[in-house]
Amino acid sequence: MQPRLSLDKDKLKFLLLEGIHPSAVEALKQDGYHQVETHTHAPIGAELIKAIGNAHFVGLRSRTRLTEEVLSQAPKLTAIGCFCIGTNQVDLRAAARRGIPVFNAPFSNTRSVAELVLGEIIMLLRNIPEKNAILHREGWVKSASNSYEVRGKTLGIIGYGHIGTQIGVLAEQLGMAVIFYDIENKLALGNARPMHSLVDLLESADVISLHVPETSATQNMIAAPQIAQMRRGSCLINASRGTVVDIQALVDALESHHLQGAAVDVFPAEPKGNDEPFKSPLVRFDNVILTPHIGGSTAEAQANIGVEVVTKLIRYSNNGSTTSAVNFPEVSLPEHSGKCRLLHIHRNVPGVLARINERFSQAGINIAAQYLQTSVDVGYVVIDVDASASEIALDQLASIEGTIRCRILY
Ligand SMILES: NC(=O)C1=CN([C@@H]2O[C@H](COP(=O)(O)OP(=O)(O)OC[C@H]3O[C@@H](n4cnc5c(N)ncnc54)[C@H](O)[C@@H]3O)[C@@H](O)[C@H]2O)C=CC1
Ligand SMILES: O=C(O)CCC(=O)C(=O)O
Repeated sequence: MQPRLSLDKDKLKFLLLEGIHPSAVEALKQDGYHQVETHTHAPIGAELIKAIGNAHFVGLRSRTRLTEEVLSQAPKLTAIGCFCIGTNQVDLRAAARRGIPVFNAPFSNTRSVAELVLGEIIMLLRNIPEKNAILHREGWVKSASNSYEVRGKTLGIIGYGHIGTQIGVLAEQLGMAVIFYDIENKLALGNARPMHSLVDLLESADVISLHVPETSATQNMIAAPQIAQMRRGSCLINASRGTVVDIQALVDALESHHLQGAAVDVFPAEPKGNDEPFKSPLVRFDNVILTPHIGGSTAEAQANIGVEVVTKLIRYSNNGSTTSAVNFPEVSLPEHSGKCRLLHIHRNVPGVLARINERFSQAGINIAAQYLQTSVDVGYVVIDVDASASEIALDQLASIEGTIRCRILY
């Protein structure tokens, strides 16, 4: 019999949701994983529970909510792949406590978002959305009013991470002055200038673009008081998360013409698939660019994300590596040819490693290699042993107090 490198691949089910790019399925098949179920939409409720109930790996984008309740009904779930940047749709801590690492694609769609925002800055400052809408209704208003060059204007970026910095660099190429606000101390690229407070940024920019993650601190971070601090006639762009902007406050500011326009790609409530209607009080404003959460939806980004995230899931499945997991101790492991690899995930309490080593020593199991990493809630130990000792070793591991789960790679 050939030595097996991983659990029987034919028994492992991958569930890929929300129209993940076919490059993901292709990469899985090339590695010998053929049990792949795909859906184009984001299932909810009973449909989600049914689909995830017998899945070993699940892939999703920004819409599917993996709450503690959903995770509790996914007993076989081994790892989660977010085929996007944001991971707010998954209860990361609940996943970690169940021994489930979560992976994402931290920068495969960064450039796509940055390019969209750059285009929107030009469109908004030229008042193109409104002009475009008038022509679609067979009107004709040839006028330079409310139409400005971007050169010399100030772009304010809130959240100066991967996307924010890319946009800053690109905007400077157009002659814009760039200022930014971030809760972390960040290296300013080009001539960008950090602002000491959000208020400083709000008061100083002609266009403000949001690039923060969804957290409790960013919930409604742009509401009526913040919009009031923005310059009259300025524009707001949100391609981060729908919860970051208070939509009613934005509506009020557009109605009062305090803002010249806005571009919104993300919404507090989004349709779960392309066959569901989109409802928002913003639809009646000609001066608002509305896009269906496609900041990262380019052919290039999606194809790259498909391969990137699946590669992380495959590596975890085949070899136990958790490099770049967002909720889990990170371990980058060498191959284990000639040995049998055991993965032990436990509650991060004192003494687990000592107990493992004691048990192995008493059972006469020789440890060929051992790796340990911990995070707040979870400890992750990887142990390579001779194949002949693997079943005994697995039994020993499984009975250790604090064990969340253990797995064997052949
Ligand atoms: N519309 C779309 O299709 C896409 C949306 N996104 C969203 O964009 C967000 C940002 O993406 P990246 O730039 O890659 O993330 P990142 O993690 O590289 O940057 C986020 C930045 O925001 C800062 N930040 C966090 N909380 C803050 C706060 N309260 N105030 C000010 N700054 C704060 C962080 O320190 C960090 O520098 C993602 O979390 C995701 O939600 C990402 C990709 C596509
Ligand atoms: O492409 C998607 O489905 C979501 C993109 C996004 O919001 C992200 O990458 O965080």
